Amino acid sequence: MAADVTETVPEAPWWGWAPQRPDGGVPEGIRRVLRERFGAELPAGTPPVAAADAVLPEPVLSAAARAALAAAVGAPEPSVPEPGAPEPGAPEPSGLEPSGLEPSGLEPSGLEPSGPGSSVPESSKPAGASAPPAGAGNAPAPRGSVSQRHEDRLRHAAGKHTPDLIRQRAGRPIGAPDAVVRPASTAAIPAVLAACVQHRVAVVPFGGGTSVVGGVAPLRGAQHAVIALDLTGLTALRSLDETDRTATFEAGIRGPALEAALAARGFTLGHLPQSHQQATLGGYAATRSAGQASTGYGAIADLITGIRIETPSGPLELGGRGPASAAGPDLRQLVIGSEGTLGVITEVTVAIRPRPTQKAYGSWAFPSFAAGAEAVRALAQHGSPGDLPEVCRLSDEEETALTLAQSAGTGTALLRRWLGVRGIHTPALLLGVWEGTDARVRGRRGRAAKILRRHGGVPTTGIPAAAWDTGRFGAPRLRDELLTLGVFVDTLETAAPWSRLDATHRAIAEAIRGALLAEDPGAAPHPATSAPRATAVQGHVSHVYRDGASLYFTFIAPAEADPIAQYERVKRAANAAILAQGATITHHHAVGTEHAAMLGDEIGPLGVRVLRAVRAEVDPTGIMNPGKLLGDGNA
Ligand SMILES: Cc1cc2nc3c(=O)[nH]c(=O)nc-3n(C[C@H](O)[C@H](O)[C@H](O)COP(=O)(O)OP(=O)(O)OC[C@H]3O[C@@H](n4cnc5c(N)ncnc54)[C@H](O)[C@@H]3O)c2cc1C
Repeated sequence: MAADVTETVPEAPWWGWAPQRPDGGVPEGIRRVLRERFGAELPAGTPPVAAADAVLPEPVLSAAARAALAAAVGAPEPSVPEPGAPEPGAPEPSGLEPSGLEPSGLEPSGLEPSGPGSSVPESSKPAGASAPPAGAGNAPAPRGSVSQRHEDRLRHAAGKHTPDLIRQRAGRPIGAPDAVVRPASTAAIPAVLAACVQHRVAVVPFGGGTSVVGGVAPLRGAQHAVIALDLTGLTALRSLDETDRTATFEAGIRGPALEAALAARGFTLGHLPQSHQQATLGGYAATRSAGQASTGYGAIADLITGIRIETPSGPLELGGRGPASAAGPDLRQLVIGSEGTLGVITEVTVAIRPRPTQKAYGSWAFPSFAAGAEAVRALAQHGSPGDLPEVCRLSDEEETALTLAQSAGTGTALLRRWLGVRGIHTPALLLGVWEGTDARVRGRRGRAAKILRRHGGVPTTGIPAAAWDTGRFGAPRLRDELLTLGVFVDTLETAAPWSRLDATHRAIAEAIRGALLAEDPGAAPHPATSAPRATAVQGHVSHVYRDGASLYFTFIAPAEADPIAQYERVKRAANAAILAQGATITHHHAVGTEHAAMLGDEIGPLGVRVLRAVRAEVDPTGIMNPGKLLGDGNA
């Protein structure tokens, strides 16, 4: 059965994606593959430390700033216990020194903690390091609050990138916001920003916190303090117009609640990133996100018809006057992808479609990734409208091998034999999901099948695509469990034109593999795939365009003693390959701190200056999400 896109899930734990399962949660098929690859039983893992043992820097927020923020959100002041916070009447901090969040420790290139409270062992906790106050409890603070509770700050200390999780699980995040502010309504946001300008407090807009590029890192830049502005209380469906097929939501609504609100009226947005169960609409917009079905529905930039952003200089309300406009450049596109650096997105209007009631699945095997990519290109360029499936996913040889290896069933054995007879020994598998409201979806699949077969595709039934649809949101939880087992796993992504897609795919996979093996250069190749045994570097295409496609890589290896260094080694090598190939630094994960140093390579020095000039206009004092996108904090 297909995954239910309206299914709500528990809020992510501060150290991962989902609460741990008592059984460990790693299916036997995956354990077997890991054993085969890494040649040994997996070691017993390290579970996350208790929240109380996580060491955070002392919060720094003047009493005056706290009072102004409390007034802005209508909270009694102080709204929750505030361990270690400055006493009311304490002088305004005069510089950067008092905070535990020294910018030097928070640079993208050197993310190791450097401030007080950064070390793990209990014995080395600094005097006065914040700990949960007795009786404070773990329930999130209510809307309309300013919280300095230990667990609240811990929950807002990082996103969900593997290095974030490794640090969080060890109880040593790179920093923490000085307070978590939860507005009760969008109307409170201008006052929050005004208070932050007045008291020189940096603002990190915080949606689902699923950033994998450091987008919610609690950086202060040149401000005195930093708050996480938690927007997940702002969830209203403001309007739905069935004639125009648009809906306006507050920006903090998460994916499942948004789909449930639309489903109640017979519609869908169809924007389903793998992070859908935790991420918010505002986060999608701020990161220029793309969903798993973006080939059919379009990415979020294609789906947004109107957007409202509160900037420190005032509101901008963009779009919505007509289906298109020639009134100058489209400023919506400046806000989409602005990553919180221009202001807080408060409302988003999106194009909606009738909820699909019919699905058709199909899978085809190709002799190689390159052959499969050629077939998908033909479908995109020569097919009729609708031939391309909503979900179009082409796995490379390695990803296909690892997927098939997880199933020891007779079905898989038969499939291998069926493909072997047809000369396909290292298959690359293409999965397609066609969605719609009537039987035409099967006609679309039929037309696509003809094109794919003409390009060498061997049909392998709809079962693999249907199985993917069932488990499509499972991987983030699995990552938690693998980290606990001592397995390092992370992902990265890019996009390239068709003419360079295969070469880019090979160059990046080789770069990742080489970096992973740098500590183990003698590792023997895997007999089935010729990939080195001690790693798994798998890739796929999941977003298809007329002129090219995305490339997404997952890399897996036994965790080294210093997994952050392991990650940085791989990321450096992959980035160099991406730049050498002339591919984009990010297709949908965004820039954050992680890719900020590469932005100039992509848009040029003048492009960077243009973005800075825009930011200087809407945020002259530099409070909005310092260090992200442009990477320079406050220039
Ligand atoms: C397991 C996993 C799978 C993922 N899969 C995908 C995928 O398939 N496709 C994809 O595109 N991405 C994916 N991502 C990345 C991430 O989920 C997206 O970037 C998502 O859009 C972030 O939404 P969020 O609400 O969690 O934003 P957050 O992580 O809270 O914030 C992301 C950035 O946006 C800013 N921001 C958030 N809300 C606002 C707002 N209202 N106004 C202004 N700025 C704001 C933040 O300051 C930050 O810079 C994945 C992440 C994980 C961990």
